[in-house]
Amino acid sequence: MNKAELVAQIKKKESYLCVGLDTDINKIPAHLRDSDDPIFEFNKQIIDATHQYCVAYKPNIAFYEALGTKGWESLQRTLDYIPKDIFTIADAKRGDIGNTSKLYAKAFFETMNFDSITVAPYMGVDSVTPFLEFHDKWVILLAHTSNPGSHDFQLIENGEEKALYETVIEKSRQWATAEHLMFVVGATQAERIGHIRSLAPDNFFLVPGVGAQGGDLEAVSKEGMNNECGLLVNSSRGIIYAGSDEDFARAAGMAASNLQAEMKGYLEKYM
Ligand SMILES: O=C(O)c1cc(=O)[nH]c(=O)n1[C@@H]1O[C@H](COP(=O)(O)O)[C@@H](O)[C@H]1O
Repeated sequence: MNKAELVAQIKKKESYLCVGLDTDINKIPAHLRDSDDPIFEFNKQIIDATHQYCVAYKPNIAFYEALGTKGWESLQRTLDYIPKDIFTIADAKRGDIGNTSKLYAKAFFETMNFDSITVAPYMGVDSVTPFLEFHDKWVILLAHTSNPGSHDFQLIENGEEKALYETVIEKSRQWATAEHLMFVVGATQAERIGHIRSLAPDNFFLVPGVGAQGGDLEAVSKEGMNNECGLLVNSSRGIIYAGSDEDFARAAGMAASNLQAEMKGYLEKYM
């Protein structure tokens, strides 16, 4: 999916919601555990209940690869089930020397056909560019993450008083246009998101950390939105575990619908 198509979906659905499919076998309702593929069964019902409210799905690969070959099969079935007009993110946080990154890119873009992948910038240009060589695919580069440890390295300043996350954004913007490059900016970093927007005016930001991690959706939307919206705001646990019994999918649908309604208001106010 290209940028114009993504923006069109955001406008059509009045939503910039990304539903995180962080499906934990130990957290899914008991009645699903005896089915052939409990992870897929759970995801299928979550997708059925939420697809009208979101523009992206982000399976976090850890939850699938932890289950071995069966987990990879559940992931592929999930990906195949996601409606084609919804943007897909492989949250894999990859990045390695060039020839290895090339095969990570092939795994997620060709073998699995995701639209995008999260990539760690630490190893530099040759670890990121192999992902950028795929037509109509996206790199979502970790810039300023949502977790407490984000302060350990990302805020370290170089000689020019630039924090590492600022250097990551400025440098990587020379490697690709905003048609292929997004940045991860944690919702818990709301006080810096306006500044980050000034560094990357036309790039989309993937913003995880609302819901379970306590990020403020209005602050993120107010400071981070550009005239194309420019945001995909992710919630995983807050949606998929909104309920825990046989009614789980309806509860997830309601949680997604509430976020979409809030987002509609912010699109009207801040875009
Ligand atoms: O790349 C990510 O998606 C990501 C980056 C980040 O800075 N913080 C962050 O929480 N994430 C992911 O976003 C999801 C957040 O999940 P919840 O806190 O349950 O909404 C998880 O899959 C995390 O791995």
